Amino acid sequence: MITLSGLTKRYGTVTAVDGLDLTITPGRVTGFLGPNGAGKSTTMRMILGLDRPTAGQALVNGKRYEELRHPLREVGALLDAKALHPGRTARNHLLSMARSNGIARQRVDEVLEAVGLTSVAGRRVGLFSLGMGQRLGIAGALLGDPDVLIFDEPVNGLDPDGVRWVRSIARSLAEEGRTVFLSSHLMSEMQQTADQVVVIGKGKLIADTPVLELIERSSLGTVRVRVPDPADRADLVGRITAAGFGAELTADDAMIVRSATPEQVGDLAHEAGIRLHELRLQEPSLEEAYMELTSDSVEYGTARSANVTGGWDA
Ligand SMILES: Nc1ncnc2c1ncn2[C@@H]1O[C@H](COP(=O)(O)OP(=O)(O)OP(=O)(O)O)[C@@H](O)[C@H]1O
Repeated sequence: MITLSGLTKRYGTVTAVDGLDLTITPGRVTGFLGPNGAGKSTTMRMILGLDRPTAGQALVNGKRYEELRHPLREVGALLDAKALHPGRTARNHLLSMARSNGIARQRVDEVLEAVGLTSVAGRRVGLFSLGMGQRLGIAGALLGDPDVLIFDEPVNGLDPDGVRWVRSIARSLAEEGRTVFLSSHLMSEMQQTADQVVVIGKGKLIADTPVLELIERSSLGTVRVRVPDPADRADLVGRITAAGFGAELTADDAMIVRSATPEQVGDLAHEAGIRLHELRLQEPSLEEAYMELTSDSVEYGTARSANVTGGWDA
């Protein structure tokens, strides 16, 4: 369990993390999302005792990181997979971590096996590919068999196989009852991996909600309607527009209706005796729901997002 209360970090005049109150619970994967510069890495660094909060606190299993007797046995982290001693072999890298935390040698071989690096354990990590480096970073996080795992951008730069591997390991760690907290910019990946998402913007909490709820709550859902008869189609568009909804024709014989429910569209069609071949609610993706949620919080946006959201303060 990770508990943040009033967690705040200021760098001079920049408030990187601004009064975060949050509990990250065991048994599920919690995704950590937010635009660039939102404060995700700073939050993770404070949980891991690498940055000192300006105010508030971050606790792992009820204790500050500095108070943990054997930190690696309570919390494992993957922060920067490239921050490795290039001249060391993978096995020696893990052995030195194990030694400093009173962890048995045999565990090193177990985690090498778990991440699929046994055959290259004697190779220098300076020669490792990005994917191998990420696997080694995850092996280091697993070394102390901790209850809490923190992965900052674990799939960054990985190929689809590597991404799938990280997903399956995150899911199985959560299924074992561990707390898994991971950040990623890959929304489609997050949608498949996380149960819960925490969204921050400009250091502040924007949402802490189950992934499915975030998607369902979004106002971006659309209704797809297929009308076989062209005259009926034009008629229905008129009726939908008159009722105050937005309708857009697609390349096939369908239309996409915004801000209406399938029931409302079905009733409008029924009143006019219009035959439908399809009437379906299309949920937005996590990415669309996320973009809607954070449109006011992006530090560096594009002109397009400025138009869509009606302006943001950069
Ligand atoms: N050591 C530092 N000194 C000064 N400012 C910092 C420092 N570390 C982070 N910041 C600032 O704090 C804010 C939050 O940065 P942080 O790296 O935590 O964001 P992030 O959400 O992890 O971003 P990204 O998604 O781009 O990795 C940014 O405005 C950043 O410039």
